[in-house]
Amino acid sequence: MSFRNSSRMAMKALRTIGSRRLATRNISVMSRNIAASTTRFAPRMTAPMVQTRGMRVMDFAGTKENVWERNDWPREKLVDYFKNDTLAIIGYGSQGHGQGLNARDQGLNVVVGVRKDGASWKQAIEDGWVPGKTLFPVEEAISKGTIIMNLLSDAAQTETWPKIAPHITKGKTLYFSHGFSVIFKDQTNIHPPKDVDVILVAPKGSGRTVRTLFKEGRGINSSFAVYQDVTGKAQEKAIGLAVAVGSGFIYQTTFKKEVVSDLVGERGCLMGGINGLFLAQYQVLRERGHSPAEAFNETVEEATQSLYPLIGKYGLDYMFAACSTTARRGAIDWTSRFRDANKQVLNDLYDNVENGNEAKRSLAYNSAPNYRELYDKELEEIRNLEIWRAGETVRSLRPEVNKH
Ligand SMILES: NC(=O)C1=CN([C@@H]2O[C@H](COP(=O)(O)OP(=O)(O)OC[C@H]3O[C@@H](n4cnc5c(N)ncnc54)[C@H](OP(=O)(O)O)[C@@H]3O)[C@@H](O)[C@H]2O)C=CC1
Ligand SMILES: CC(=O)[C@](C)(O)C(=O)O
Ligand SMILES: [Mg+2]
Ligand SMILES: [Mg+2]
Repeated sequence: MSFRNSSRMAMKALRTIGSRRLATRNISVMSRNIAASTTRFAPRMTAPMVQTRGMRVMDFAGTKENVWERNDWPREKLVDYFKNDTLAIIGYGSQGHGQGLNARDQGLNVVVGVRKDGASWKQAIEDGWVPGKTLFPVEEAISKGTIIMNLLSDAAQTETWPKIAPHITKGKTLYFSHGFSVIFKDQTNIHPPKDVDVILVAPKGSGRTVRTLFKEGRGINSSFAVYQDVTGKAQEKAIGLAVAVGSGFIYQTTFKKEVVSDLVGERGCLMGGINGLFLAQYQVLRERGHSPAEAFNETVEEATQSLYPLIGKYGLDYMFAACSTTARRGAIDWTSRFRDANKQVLNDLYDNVENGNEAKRSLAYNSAPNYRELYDKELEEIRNLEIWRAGETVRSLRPEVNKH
């Protein structure tokens, strides 16, 4: 039985059951069935079209794409492939820590480069990097590395490039986790030297998750891209590095496509868009007389704690199947209104990303000497909004928190 069929059958089963309790019980049976059928039929559902060494051509809903997987890079192969390399992680923030620790745990030679005695320097020491051995000021780390992994914030990459560039000498590899610096070079002034491989591995998630998923034996999905290949090995190196930093499956992109999709995604569904939708719904409920507890539960808590995890696990149709017939009818009916309204905003957003406006704004804001204070102030305003203050109370009432 395919997943779709089992899901449809489960929905049908649910429809015939009147009581909420029975329905709930049935959902857990459904979840087990789906899990079982997914496992049992996994090879057919995810059948590779072509199997070449280390690469699979997968059918993504009718479009064929190449993918690479961690399974093809057992640890011995990884260590052997990079045995003559030293990975120099430059910057030890969200991505620097996640990627650096994962590569170190897999047995690769890794050094970290950050400015001495800053917040990152201290954090690196706490994480076991040793000054003078595996932890150095930026330029020294670059001189020790063969693969220079620029994980400074995008604004800091622009600011530090004039000092960094002379150390990126022939034979080294320049690695980014974003297409930003290179694609918006008219603004960043980052012109990679012509005699080095330039590659990108972009984990599609926060650096914190890059680390936690790896520790759980799972993996973040990442994209990779090659901007400049002088050795003929740039692609293979990028894929190996993607595995080294903790990726599970890896898909191919270009620097341009990565940066555009990433900036759209984070401003849209992943962060900005969802923040806007949460706020809009919360405000309407409050303006129309609903209490904060009700407005927050119906907007954020139920989404993050109950419904969205179901989408993550088995897809949207599974989440719909787990909800009432009333909810399903309305949700399907209202989808097109939301889609159409949001498509206009998203097209506007895409234009502003593509024409460099968003990069310009981000560089100007994040290069200001007081950008951390400005950001803290904005975040404080968000934190103080009624919706998030109400959320704090709601979270404090979760039984696992409220143990007295
Ligand atoms: N955050 C994420 O999860 C993701 C990020 N990326 C990309 O990864 C890259 C790294 O981003 P992220 O991990 O968020 O970076 P962070 O903002 O978390 O880290 C910034 C690092 O840069 C250092 N830094 C900042 N300013 C300077 C400066 N002027 N001189 C020297 N060092 C400086 C900081 O050191 P100090 O403590 O000394 O200030 C810190 O180590 C970016 O290209 C980003 O777009 C890609 C996917 C997801
Ligand atoms: C986490 C991630 O991939 C983002 C949202 O694009 C980012 O932090 O830049
Ligand atoms: Mg991003
Ligand atoms: Mg991203």
